[in-house]
Amino acid sequence: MNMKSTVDRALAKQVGPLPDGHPSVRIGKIGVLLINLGTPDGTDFRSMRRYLQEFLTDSRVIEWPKALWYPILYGIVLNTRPGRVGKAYQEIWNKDRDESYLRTYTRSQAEKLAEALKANDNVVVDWGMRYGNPSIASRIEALRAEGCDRIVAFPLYPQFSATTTATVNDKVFEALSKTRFMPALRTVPAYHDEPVYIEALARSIEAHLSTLDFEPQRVIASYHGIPQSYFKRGDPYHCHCHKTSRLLEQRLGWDKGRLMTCFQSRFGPEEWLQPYTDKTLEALPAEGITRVATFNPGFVSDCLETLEEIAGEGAEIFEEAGGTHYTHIPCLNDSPEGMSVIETLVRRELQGWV
Ligand SMILES: C=CC1=C(C)c2cc3[nH]c(cc4nc(cc5[nH]c(cc1n2)c(C)c5CCC(=O)O)C(CCC(=O)O)=C4C)c(C)c3C=C
Ligand SMILES: [Fe+2]
Ligand SMILES: [Fe+2]
Repeated sequence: MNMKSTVDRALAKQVGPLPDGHPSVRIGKIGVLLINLGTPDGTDFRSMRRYLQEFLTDSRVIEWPKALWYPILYGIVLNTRPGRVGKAYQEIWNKDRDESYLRTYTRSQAEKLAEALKANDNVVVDWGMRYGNPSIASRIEALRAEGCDRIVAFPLYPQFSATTTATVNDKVFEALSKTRFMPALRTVPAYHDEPVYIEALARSIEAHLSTLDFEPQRVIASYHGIPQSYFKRGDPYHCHCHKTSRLLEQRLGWDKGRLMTCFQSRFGPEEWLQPYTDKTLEALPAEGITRVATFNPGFVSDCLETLEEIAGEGAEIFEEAGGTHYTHIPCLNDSPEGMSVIETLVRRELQGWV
């Protein structure tokens, strides 16, 4: 059955046959939009600059007054950072698809979710990015064009932060503000303490550790940081991260202290959430901790910050400081455990709609 006939039939059921000259109205479908942070279209200077400009002019991400920030951004950051970070992206680029793994995994998550939900033939699954492509606005427009009059928007961040979840939702609302026939909207809340998420993390950690020929003395849960000042002004991110770690430690049944919570990816001169992952990795060998595992519970998919910074640089820092054994546990990505989290949360938000 083609999509158009489904939509037209749904419409005919509601309003009867359309009179001549009536504009086409498409209704009767439900859209599910998975949204991650974003990624540059390429690793060249121009692509990197475009991406970083969109990212770093987001006032949810950089809260400094524009009069102070923009001269620094346009005078220094956007002239120097694109080249340097572009080289880092090259190291972790998915050469088979000529794109970053964040984009590869997000697409795959949407495809697998669509397969899991295929019994509901009025549900359309799509994916988009907060920065870069495919943009949230373009995907909302596509869902409307397919006849979606209800949309579930899913910011792919387990822990809430204004710098991530809120800015994704802002963009969704902004895109809807431009539609005349506005769909009903549900946004999937942060899920830092959802049993299905804790269970998925625990299983992926246990599976990875069981493949090792050494036993890590410490396992570091490394979350992306935010500036300390955002936390002090009420961003719940810090508490969400610590709750995830606490529930995970309980589920794993580990002694207190084996699982450590740290924060990575500082940007700019401000103090960020601590302890810092890099400083921790540097300090541990002097305390007799020479075997560690790291993982990134706050990242739904592997990306620059997990592959280059933690799997790559993290190992170098630790080994240079005297560490002997280092392993990085991949993100949940599109694994069966990762998909069980996404599917469970989406099915919950779809209740009453399907
Ligand atoms: C002040 C700046 C930043 C804040 C606050 C911030 C919060 C934050 N970010 C993520 C997730 C990701 N960030 C990624 C890359 C990235 N982050 C920043 C800056 C801030 N992030 C920059 C400038 C960049 C780009 C790379 C760089 O220039 O260093 C990514 C990776 C994207 C990819 O394509 O691989 C992710 C994912 C979270 C979860 C978060 C707050 C909770
Ligand atoms: Fe970031
Ligand atoms: Fe807290």
